[in-house]
Amino acid sequence: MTRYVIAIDQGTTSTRAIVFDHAGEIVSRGQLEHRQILPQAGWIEHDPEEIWRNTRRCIAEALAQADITRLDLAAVGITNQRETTMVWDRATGEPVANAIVWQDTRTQPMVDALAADGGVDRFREITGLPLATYFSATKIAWILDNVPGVRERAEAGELAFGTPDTWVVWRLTGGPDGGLHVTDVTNASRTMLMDLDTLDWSEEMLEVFGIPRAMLPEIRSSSEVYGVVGGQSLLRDVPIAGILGDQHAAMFGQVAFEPGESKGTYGTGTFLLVHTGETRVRSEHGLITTLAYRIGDAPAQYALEGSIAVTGALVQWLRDNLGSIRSAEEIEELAASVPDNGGAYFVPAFSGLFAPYWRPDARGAVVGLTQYVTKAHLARAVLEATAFQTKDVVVAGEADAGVPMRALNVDGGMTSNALLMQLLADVLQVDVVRPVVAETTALGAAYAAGLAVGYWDSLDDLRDNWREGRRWSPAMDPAEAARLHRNWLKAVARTLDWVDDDVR
Ligand SMILES: Nc1ncnc2c1ncn2[C@@H]1O[C@H](COP(=O)(O)OP(=O)(O)O)[C@@H](O)[C@H]1O
Ligand SMILES: O=P(O)(O)OC[C@H](O)CO
Repeated sequence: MTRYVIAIDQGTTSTRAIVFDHAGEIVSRGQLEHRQILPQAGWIEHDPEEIWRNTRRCIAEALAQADITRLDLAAVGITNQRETTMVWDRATGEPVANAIVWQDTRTQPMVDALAADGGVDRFREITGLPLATYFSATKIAWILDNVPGVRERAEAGELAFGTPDTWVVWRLTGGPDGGLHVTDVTNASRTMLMDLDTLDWSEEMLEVFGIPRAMLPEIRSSSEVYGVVGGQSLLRDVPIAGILGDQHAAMFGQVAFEPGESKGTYGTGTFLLVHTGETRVRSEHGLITTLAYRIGDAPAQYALEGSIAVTGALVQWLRDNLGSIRSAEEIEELAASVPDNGGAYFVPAFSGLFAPYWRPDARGAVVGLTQYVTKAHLARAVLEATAFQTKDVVVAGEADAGVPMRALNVDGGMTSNALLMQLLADVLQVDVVRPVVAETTALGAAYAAGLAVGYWDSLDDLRDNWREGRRWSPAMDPAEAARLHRNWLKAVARTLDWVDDDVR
């Protein structure tokens, strides 16, 4: 009797393997951080081999903790940091370069050159995305242009491209010995190479970026049996049956299956998604059109997304670069030691600003400093930055939808910070609701995999598993919330137009 489903969540800061039971509850987990490689300002890399090693160790840890084997598992689901770009040799399995991470801005000159000829929205109709360094296309092109000999090998079909889902699945299914080279529609929708209507690679986009089709994976649905784990893996013969980009997986785990349902995931960055059903809605206010999920042959479901690059990463920065706190958790106590931000606002435009601004020329700024401001005020400003950035995206989404948001379902590492959740409810002036299982990303991947093998019967089955854990209601006077947000917008304005020919 197979009693569980395992999900692998390959995230920006860490990799997790989590075993879930039929009620959607966590049975056991393994988790390991990997190195953030920062060769120069604006460059962020990961080592694909380290990620694969960590994946195997997390699987071993999760199985050992639960005292189970592969025979207890009905399926494995994969979810991942999106857009992060890896290219490897199909014959040897060796990466030709480190992974270029989604936050990396080295391809800005390429983006500028393309935008000069038609603007940043010139490919929105096909891909749903603005031209930005964020997506995979320019990262692949950079590797093809800058790593010696790689373009010829890619054209000859010797190299494979993948986001981390593709890399992990290829490795799990045998790597050089017949590994499956696949991705799902949600991950493919973040490459800037997929046509949102046909759900296939767009010839036009491949030509624009000069990318050989031979290196691309096959695009499949988010929930189907792709194959089984091979080789010597501890998961040998377990079907791989779900793949979703992490933000789409979080939406699936929050059981946001109906148009209008939404979620916000608070990790390294923050990503709000609202389900738009079978309709692909074009945002007029800076949101991205993306896939929500596709289950087998059923019609694809779409979503609008507000992507914020830096939220939890700013807490890490305070810890690692300034040393103001020793752990991410410590920020709560420090920020709670003062009643307000003391007039300071922190705009973490470390890699420009993503939604709804899409301003690569912005750089981070702390404004409103006086002699009165302490590190506690700054800690509070760091947390408030997450709330204000969310507000900006919510304002854009409300303008697109024409209706106000009623509540926000949240998940992710930052949601363990109760002060932040209260600030969020105050700034947004709506209830903020966290489910019992806050590991919604892994849960969503487990759900997609379990559905495909009949471990769960239907979406209704999954809905029944969702349980409210904690709710925060607005406690701040709406006029005060509006005043703080107005000041935030002034702070944002001061970060723009920073990068120019003198400042890179
Ligand atoms: N108590 C906390 N308060 C504020 N931020 C936190 C807290 N705990 C974790 N974080 C932040 O959350 C992020 C980790 O969340 P997680 O969901 O694991 O991220 P990811 O999936 O992006 O790797 C880190 O950036 C960390 O700084
Ligand atoms: O790994 P996370 O949770 O930071 O998510 C990263 C996003 O998928 C980037 O688009």
